[in-house]
Amino acid sequence: MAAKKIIIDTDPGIDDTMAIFVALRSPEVEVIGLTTIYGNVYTTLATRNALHLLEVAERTDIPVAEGSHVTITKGTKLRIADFVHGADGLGNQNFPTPKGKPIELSAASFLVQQANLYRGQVTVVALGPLTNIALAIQLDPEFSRNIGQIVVLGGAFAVNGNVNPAAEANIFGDPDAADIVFTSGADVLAVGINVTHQVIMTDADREELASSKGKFAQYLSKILEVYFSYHHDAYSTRGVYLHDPTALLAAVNPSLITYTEGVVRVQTSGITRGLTILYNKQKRFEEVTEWSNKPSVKVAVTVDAPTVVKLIMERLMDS
Ligand SMILES: O=c1[nH]cnc2c1ncn2[C@@H]1O[C@H](CO)[C@@H](O)[C@H]1O
Repeated sequence: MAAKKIIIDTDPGIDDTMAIFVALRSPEVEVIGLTTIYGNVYTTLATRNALHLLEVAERTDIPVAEGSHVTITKGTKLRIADFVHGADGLGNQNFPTPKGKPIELSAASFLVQQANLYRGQVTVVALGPLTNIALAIQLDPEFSRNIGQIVVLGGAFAVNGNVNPAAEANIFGDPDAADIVFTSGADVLAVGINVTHQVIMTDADREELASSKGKFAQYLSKILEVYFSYHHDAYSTRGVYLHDPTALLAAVNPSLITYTEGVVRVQTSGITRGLTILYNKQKRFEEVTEWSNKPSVKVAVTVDAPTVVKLIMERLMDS
């Protein structure tokens, strides 16, 4: 079977780095581009890091399209999670400036172009706030039909968020964009932290990475220091959550997760800004609600965590 074409929309980011490297070692998929967004770092740095990571991987044939610097409502007060990933987004390692440049097209235009070129065949794996995807939907009314699937790492379905008790970081980053994507009619699969918090890399796993000869394993075992110490402080755990690579593997191999279907709306204001609420369709409400007559999406419910961790480890060490 031909490899599935994927575009990774990313804000690298330590777990983004893992996801990108795992994708490059997954024969089931062909990475046809990276698009960048703010989140873990500002967009300019996300672009620089994306170019740098492709140079590390010796895959500078893959285009990088720079994404939005502001939210879908033109908001410039962004929440940047440098306290999770380090000031450079990559564990404060002082990496050299990449030689490469992003392509001329914006992320949204690139997404529209590729969805058009390969109708129904492109999967977008969205690892940051959903601004670029919402912009693509606004740019081209056909985008939600042309795109194959949008796998969203985001949301906290019936669990606490990681920004505050209501909101998960990627949805909180641009709740208006997230609501546009969830109600767009595209084939959307949301992998929330209710699922990714089950997928943990332990200290022992990290030591295994460090002792492996794999290029990606070596690179990661260094940058993971900051990510581990953040988790230790914030969650009092000795492991880290593998958010981004889990979402990536859900796109690579859907049988690693189970999901339910329903309508997802996003709270865009107030103290619960960024909250994702799934209507599971078990009750027919008397009144018309904000969930009525909206298209359904898929929301991941369970994950085969041991297999996901095993695949991530194998693919990072085999490099
Ligand atoms: O505590 C946190 N605050 C903000 N962002 C976080 C935190 N933990 C992880 N991430 C980042 O946000 C996504 C998952 O929500 C992941 O991409 C992760 O890198």
